[in-house]
Amino acid sequence: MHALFKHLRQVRDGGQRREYSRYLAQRMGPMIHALMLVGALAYLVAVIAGTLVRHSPLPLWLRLAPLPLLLLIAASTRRVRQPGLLSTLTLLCVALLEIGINLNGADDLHRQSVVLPGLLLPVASSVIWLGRWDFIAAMLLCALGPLPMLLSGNIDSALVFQYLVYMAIAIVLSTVLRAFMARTLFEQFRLERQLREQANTDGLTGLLVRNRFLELARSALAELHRQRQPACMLFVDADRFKQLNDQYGHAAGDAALVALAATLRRQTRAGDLIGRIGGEEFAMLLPGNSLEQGCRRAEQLRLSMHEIRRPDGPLTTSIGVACSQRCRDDIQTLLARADQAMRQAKNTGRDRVVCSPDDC
Ligand SMILES: Nc1nc2c(ncn2[C@@H]2O[C@H](COP(=O)(O)OP(=O)(O)OP(=O)(O)O)[C@@H](O)[C@H]2O)c(=O)[nH]1
Repeated sequence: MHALFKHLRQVRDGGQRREYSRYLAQRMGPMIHALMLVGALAYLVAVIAGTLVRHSPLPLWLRLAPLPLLLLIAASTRRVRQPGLLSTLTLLCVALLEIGINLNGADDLHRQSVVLPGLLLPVASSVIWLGRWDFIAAMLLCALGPLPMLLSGNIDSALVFQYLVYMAIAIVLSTVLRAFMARTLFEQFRLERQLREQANTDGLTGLLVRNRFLELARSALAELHRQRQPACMLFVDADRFKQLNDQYGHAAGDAALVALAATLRRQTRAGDLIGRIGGEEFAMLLPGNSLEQGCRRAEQLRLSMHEIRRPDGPLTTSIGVACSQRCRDDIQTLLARADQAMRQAKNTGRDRVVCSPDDC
């Protein structure tokens, strides 16, 4: 397969495909809107020019009939960014232009007028199709659309043959143009996604960075409050970390942080969020957990941290737990309460869990 078409195989996963479709709709929406307006205006000019140079058996109002619909569709695409709806409207626009080509070519006894507008459409619209199937449907519409006019009346078989050859060339050309456009956009989508992931993920541990964690936790907490569900925040801080760095070097400290993050990850359940809040500080949001459940999970977490071996002994952590059930705290307050509980754990000897009471 030619390199230009290879990207089509890379979007396999359904979630990524949907995300890519939404991205395409966002990016291409304004261009689709502009091209539709150009199409509608070009149609108006073609009808007026045709009226000036020859007599048509069809009344002008009938030949202009597709125009209001074309303008309506063009206007409605201005704000539409749902991929499915955008594709449907774009296909509808092409179908209307094909009807228009038939209405305006009906006066040409030799059906010559089909050649130019009929061949222009696939190439002009080649870059606006969001998906492969939209493109195939559009090309079929473009190829078959002018046939009723071509085949009605006196059929000039040489002209039909000529039309088919030119149309095949136009479709191949638009396939290459579309592949180039789709490949360029896919590369950009991939790069933007990669940059976003890098910006949201901590390079050492692979966990969410503070801002991203707080952003996701804030919306999760708001949703939990709406559903009257509890949530707990765990603030986890590695004990005597400076000592580890000072005695055994930063590499030993880094290794301990990576192991700590892996242990946190192993303890997560569906819906939990983990983030690296600071150097050796981590936070975990446990949706749906009461204070009692949150404290039990924090205790399990503290014990499983002992399995991580530092050069000077087991890794220990101080964990503060704060829950939002009665208090309905916002994310900053909940985190601050968990932090305060963690400080209390530090002050009372480290390697322990302190649960903040859920009273406001
Ligand atoms: N190796 C390594 N060390 C880090 C990283 N981020 C922060 N630190 C270190 O973590 C240490 C935190 O020290 P402190 O805040 O004094 O806390 P502590 O020594 O753990 O003492 P307590 O929290 O009171 O138990 C500092 O020495 C930081 O340099 C990192 O990414 N890698």
